[in-house]
Amino acid sequence: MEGVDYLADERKKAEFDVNEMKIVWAGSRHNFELSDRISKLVANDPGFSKEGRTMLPRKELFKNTLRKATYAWKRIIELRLSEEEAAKLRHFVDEPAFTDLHWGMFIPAIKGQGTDEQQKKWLPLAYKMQIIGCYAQTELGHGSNVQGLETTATFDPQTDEFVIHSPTLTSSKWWPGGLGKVSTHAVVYARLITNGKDYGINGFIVQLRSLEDHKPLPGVTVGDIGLKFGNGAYNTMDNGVLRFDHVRIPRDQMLMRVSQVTREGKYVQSDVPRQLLYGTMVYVRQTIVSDASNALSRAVCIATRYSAVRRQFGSQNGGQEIQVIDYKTQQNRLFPLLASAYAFRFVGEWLKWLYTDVTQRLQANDFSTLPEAHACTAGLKSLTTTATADGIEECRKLCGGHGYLCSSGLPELFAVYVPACTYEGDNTVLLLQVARFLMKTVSQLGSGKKPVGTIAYMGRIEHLMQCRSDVKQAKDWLKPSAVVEAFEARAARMSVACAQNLSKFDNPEEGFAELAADLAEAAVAHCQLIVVSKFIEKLQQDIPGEGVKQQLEVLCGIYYLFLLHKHQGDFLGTGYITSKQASLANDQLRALYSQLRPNAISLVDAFNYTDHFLDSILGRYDGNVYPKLYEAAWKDPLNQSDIADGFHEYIRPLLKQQLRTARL
Ligand SMILES: CCC/C=C/C(=O)SCCNC(=O)CCNC(=O)[C@H](O)C(C)(C)COP(=O)([O-])OP(=O)([O-])OC[C@H]1O[C@@H](n2cnc3c(N)ncnc32)[C@H](O)[C@@H]1OP(=O)([O-])[O-]
Ligand SMILES: Cc1cc2nc3c(=O)[nH]c(=O)nc-3n(C[C@H](O)[C@H](O)[C@H](O)COP(=O)(O)OP(=O)(O)OC[C@H]3O[C@@H](n4cnc5c(N)ncnc54)[C@H](O)[C@@H]3O)c2cc1C
Repeated sequence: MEGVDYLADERKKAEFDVNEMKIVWAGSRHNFELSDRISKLVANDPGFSKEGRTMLPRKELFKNTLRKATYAWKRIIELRLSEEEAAKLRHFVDEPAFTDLHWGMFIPAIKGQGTDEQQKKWLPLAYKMQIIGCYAQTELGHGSNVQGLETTATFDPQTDEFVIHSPTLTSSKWWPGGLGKVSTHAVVYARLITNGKDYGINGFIVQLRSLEDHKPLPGVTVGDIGLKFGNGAYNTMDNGVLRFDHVRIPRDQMLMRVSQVTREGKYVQSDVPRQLLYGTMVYVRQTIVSDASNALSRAVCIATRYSAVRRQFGSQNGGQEIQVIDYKTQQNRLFPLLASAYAFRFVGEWLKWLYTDVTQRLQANDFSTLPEAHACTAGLKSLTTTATADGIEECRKLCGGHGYLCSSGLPELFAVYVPACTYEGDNTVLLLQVARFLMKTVSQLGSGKKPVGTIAYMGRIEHLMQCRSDVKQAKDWLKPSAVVEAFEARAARMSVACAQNLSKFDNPEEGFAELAADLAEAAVAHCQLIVVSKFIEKLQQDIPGEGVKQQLEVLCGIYYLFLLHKHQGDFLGTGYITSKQASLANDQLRALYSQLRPNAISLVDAFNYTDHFLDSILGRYDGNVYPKLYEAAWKDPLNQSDIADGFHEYIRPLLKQQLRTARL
């Protein structure tokens, strides 16, 4: 029945002010109002319909994405949307497109690595989309190892140009989004060679296609790399392949903020660190952490609503069966994911602050916080994307069989999301970067250099190496100080153990390679400590709204106690807690599940997702799942006729043959 809210009883159970929680989730009243307005604008515009998207063949799918992206741009201009509003609109259109890379990487690369003059020349064109750009770094042969890239940019002093060339098959650019079929320009990363010397990787702005007829320019070979994982999903994106055959660009198209080449061909390194060449990746990794909370909250919203609608077993005296959300096993799988969505939201907010802070410092030539910013963005990108990808798949399983239908929204969400574990840095490679930072910090302890920021706890290493948990009863695990110390002691002890093992090797690099798995685990422990600490810090702020803070405390408790339970081996093995204390943590976790249960639906309502954005029958706001699933099945192209195409060629002869055999 239309208009009935099947989840109304669940909503009545809420013990907190959902509207106030919506503001906490959005980050501010301004953000809430912005998201609310733009998401409804997109949902109510038929031009942004998602109908039938997963059924389209690649060519049509891609053309449809081009149509939507162009229509979005038209609406942005017509409605005179600000940059912030336009970004929200693209977010709620919810379809990976070339525009993601144009706005998300091409423009930030020019902003971060171009001189003022270069920015003045290129940014206005890019802002008006008079040129469309992508970020061409990865090659067929190398992605993680950026220093191993092979494309060359050789300076020709006679003509004052760089010659961009792909010397081998493996030097072909491979993967850049927006490159395959759309981009007119790219920021290309290539080895800078001048006066016969190789100065390593630098960025260059290279035009790829004609602005008139869109044909590849002479010397440029470019195309799409082919179909990717899942139906629809990331196939709306034209990830591309690109080869250069001695393509010439003017010298001033080398991005020259970090280093320059003079008219005479002299290489000049400015006083900014070379690592700023990697700045665009740091920026994007930071945005990926916030995106993780978007994707996970979406999956959790679907799984939570459906778990309240779905009933199995336990009917007594003809009464209703049990809602699957009431099974403790369902809660133990679902509620930590709900808590993680909130945890990633808050750590994402904090990381955005950290990134803004480091950017301001860099402008003032203060590079001191860059290593920490790199470690935090790399580590948290790795941690949150791994947990989110696994979490979306868990949500699919939490929805039983129906979760496997595309109409649940979960298969497509998963297929679009999983490459986040790989792009912007493979998650293991990034954890090893964090481990390097940790080992460096441990090796400097006692040198007089005081660890600060997220690594400040290492300054209390003597205490953290010998302290023991003083938890005596389950509710002691609700004390923030008890929890933070537990996570600090575990992280510090794992790092120190790695450092001690490393010191047994004559060659530190050999040691690092041999101990890489332990080092990655130490990095995870450090990153989990950051997420837990930032959640606890959030709770120390003034949070208005009846019951809102209490719900967040429950979520925070579930987040850290679930981690403590999952990684019990670390906490016990490093000797900080006893098995009795581990068991008390588990008792407290179960108690928190019971406290969360009546609020579960309202906690996912606080995400404020429209049905258009969720695009899931199982996650519908009104919970009207079964009639809509039934209705959707009949829309499948296979159901356009009672008799299947192919019946006469294949099924009928088979049946006839069986009839003949039966008669024999
Ligand atoms: C929407 C989807 C779009 C997707 C787009 C993409 O995927 S685009 C493609 C995305 N592609 C990828 O993400 C590729 C992933 N690969 C990489 O980012 C790099 O190759 C690497 C970091 C793994 C190694 O780097 P390396 O070979 O240069 O060697 P090294 O380890 O020896 O480090 C040397 C020093 O630099 C430091 N440092 C390093 N990075 C940063 C940084 N960002 N900032 C600041 N600092 C940084 C590091 O800590 C060390 O400091 P120390 O100890 O000397 O004080
Ligand atoms: C959907 C998608 C979009 C992308 N968009 C872009 C884009 O717009 N622009 C762009 O330039 N690139 C893009 N990329 C490329 C992406 O950044 C790389 O694929 C990524 O950095 C991983 O590098 P790789 O493919 O070389 O993996 P590899 O490094 O080859 O990884 C293979 C395996 O080796 C392991 N491994 C590698 N090195 C080490 C090590 N040192 N220690 C331990 N284990 C190691 C990894 O953990 C992994 O398990 C995109 C990729 C995808 C999937």
